[in-house]
Amino acid sequence: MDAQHSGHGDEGKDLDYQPGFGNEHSTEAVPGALPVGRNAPQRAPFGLYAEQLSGTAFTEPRSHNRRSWLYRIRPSAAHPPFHRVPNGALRSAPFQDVDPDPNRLRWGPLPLPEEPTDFVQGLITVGGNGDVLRREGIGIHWYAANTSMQNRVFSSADGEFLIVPQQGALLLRTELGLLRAEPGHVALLPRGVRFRVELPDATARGYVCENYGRPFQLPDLGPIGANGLANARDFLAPVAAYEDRDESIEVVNKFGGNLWAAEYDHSPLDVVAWHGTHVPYLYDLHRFNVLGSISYDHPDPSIFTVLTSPSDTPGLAGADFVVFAPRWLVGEDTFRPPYFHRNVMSEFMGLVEGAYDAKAEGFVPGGASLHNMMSAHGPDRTTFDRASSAELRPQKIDDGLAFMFETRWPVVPTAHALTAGHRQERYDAVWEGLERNFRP
Ligand SMILES: O=C(O)Cc1cc(O)ccc1O
Ligand SMILES: [Fe+2]
Repeated sequence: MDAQHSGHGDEGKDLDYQPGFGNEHSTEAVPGALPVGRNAPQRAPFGLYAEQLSGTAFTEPRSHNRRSWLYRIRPSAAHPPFHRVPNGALRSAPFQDVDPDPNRLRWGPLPLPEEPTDFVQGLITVGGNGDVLRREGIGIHWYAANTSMQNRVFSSADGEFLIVPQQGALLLRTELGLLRAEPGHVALLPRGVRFRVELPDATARGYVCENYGRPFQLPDLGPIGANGLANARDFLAPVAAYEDRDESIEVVNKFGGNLWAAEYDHSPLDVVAWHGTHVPYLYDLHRFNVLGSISYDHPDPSIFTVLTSPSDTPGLAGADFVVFAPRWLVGEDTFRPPYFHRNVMSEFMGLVEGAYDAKAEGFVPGGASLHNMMSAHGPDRTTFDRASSAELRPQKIDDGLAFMFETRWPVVPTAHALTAGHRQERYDAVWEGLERNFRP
């Protein structure tokens, strides 16, 4: 695979980035390729084509508006028809395979493929909610891959891809440049942006939240103040990098819940310069500024929100991305792990590494759990017993990185997820044997 024209190594270990979530970024791989003072000069520099990519309606408020101007070797419009190709195990909302399921579900790690499988072929949908054609809701996917995408590029018109690598790095060659996402990072690929996933390591596994709704943004901080949680400057956008390749490339487009493909005679990753706000980001979850209680009680996990996709109802997210990162617990006279609860929001959780403080065993790296709307859950029996009698010294939780996709509507699983061999059939047992301790 040719390196893109950007002057860095092929595995992307020392890539250049531009910092700042929501910035009006601008970048050119060839000096002078970005028009100055206007978006669409009569002739763009060097014979490039100017093209706007809009991720929000033209008229959305300036604070939410997302669009980028791309200066490319060929306009995206120059392509042959798309035709349907098999969806593999990729599914989209509305999810109607099976009845919505109130049971608590948990899975061990997704097995790695034995046959050659690239990122797109390796996508397996767990479930989701909403309606892809109304741009509401989410699809939750796992991926497991062992080969780079070859002469193949992907994009989703249905939603943005929030990718959470769990094993193996991903080199993401996007229209707007390169990102290298390692386990512990997340990558956010906006709706419609084309990308190719290459694997610097032998295998890659992780999770995807495909957000059909309003683009993820940083949460407001309210009384927290002007700083904290995920800081805007820690989000990294790529610098322009382009491929100048006149050869057959399959462009796969997820549209309306199905995969469509067209054979291009050139690489569509041919953007030489761009500016704008509809851009991919890389974020290192270890940079998250974890806040918590320094007096008593376990705060709700909304204080761990990295990114939120708002709905039309203030305070109600279509989807939140929440991280449980290393932190100190100091609460006095407090049951410190996550409490028992039932929640109107639905909670899908995954584990990048280590352990999670609500579960003594069974919730393992690469695995997942789904606690749907109003399903009772919380610490398992071992955790409850341990934390109820633990000595409450300051304690560092530093052996894990867990995350949650929390969403406003129940997550309806796919038949594939329910019948998967790595589903743990006896998950309910972790709450068995919680003693009756009532002694009035
Ligand atoms: O269920 C979970 O483990 C996620 C979670 C964590 C927490 O600290 C409080 C509530 C909650 O849903
Ligand atoms: Fe929960």
